[in-house]
Amino acid sequence: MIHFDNVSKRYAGGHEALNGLSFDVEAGEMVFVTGHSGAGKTTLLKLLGIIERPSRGEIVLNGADLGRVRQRSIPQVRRGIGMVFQNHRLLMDRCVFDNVALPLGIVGAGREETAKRVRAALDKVGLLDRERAAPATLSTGEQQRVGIARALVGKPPLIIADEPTGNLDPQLSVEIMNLFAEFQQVGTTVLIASHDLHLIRHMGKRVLVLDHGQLIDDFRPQAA
Ligand SMILES: Nc1ncnc2c1ncn2[C@@H]1O[C@H](COP(=O)(O)OP(=O)(O)OP(=O)(O)O)[C@@H](O)[C@H]1O
Repeated sequence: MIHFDNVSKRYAGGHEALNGLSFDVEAGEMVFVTGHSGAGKTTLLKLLGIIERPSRGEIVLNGADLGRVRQRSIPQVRRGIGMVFQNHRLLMDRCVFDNVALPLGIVGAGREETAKRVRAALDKVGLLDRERAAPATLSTGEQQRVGIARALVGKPPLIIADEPTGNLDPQLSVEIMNLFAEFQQVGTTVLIASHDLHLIRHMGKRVLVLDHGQLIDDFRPQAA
């Protein structure tokens, strides 16, 4: 599903954020990416979403060589990826339903189909009864779950999440991670950047450890 071959990323200004990164992720795996602040976790996810381009090396996603994807084909690649960010970037002047429906509007889904899929996504994150609420009236955790519903509404084969539990209390963090694990159980590939080692250990999934842009470990802890 994901193939990184000797990938490096040097930002303008000369900083090498990733250095010679090679790894593979199989379809249906759930993998954590961890490491110190500035280790390159976000950069790795941005390369997958073609938000940034690699300086060297090859990235293949679902058979597509991301280095060769033309600018105009980027939206098509992104449709296959559900992206979750820590600052969930919800539209505050639109209700929960509209926020989750956003990606479907882009692909031109009909009204009935949209309503069905939005409600299914909200149901998964336990927010079906809040569809008409304004995001500002929701708690941080609920807003985070709206962001997750929006990422999965298009049923993408891959979900990438950058610190999805940052700013959440430990119990809510576990709930959010369990939600991602449920997506994996139905076949979705999940890649999560997190520095919460305690939570990562608890989940018992594969872990990639970055240190100054290099992959220094790739292991699977025993679930706690
Ligand atoms: N747009 C950019 N231009 C220049 N340097 C950047 C840019 N984005 C990130 N960097 C640098 O690249 C390095 C890796 O950053 P990245 O955000 O990938 O790390 P991270 O592991 O996600 O860190 P954190 O846990 O703090 O979010 C950092 O040193 C950062 O300062």
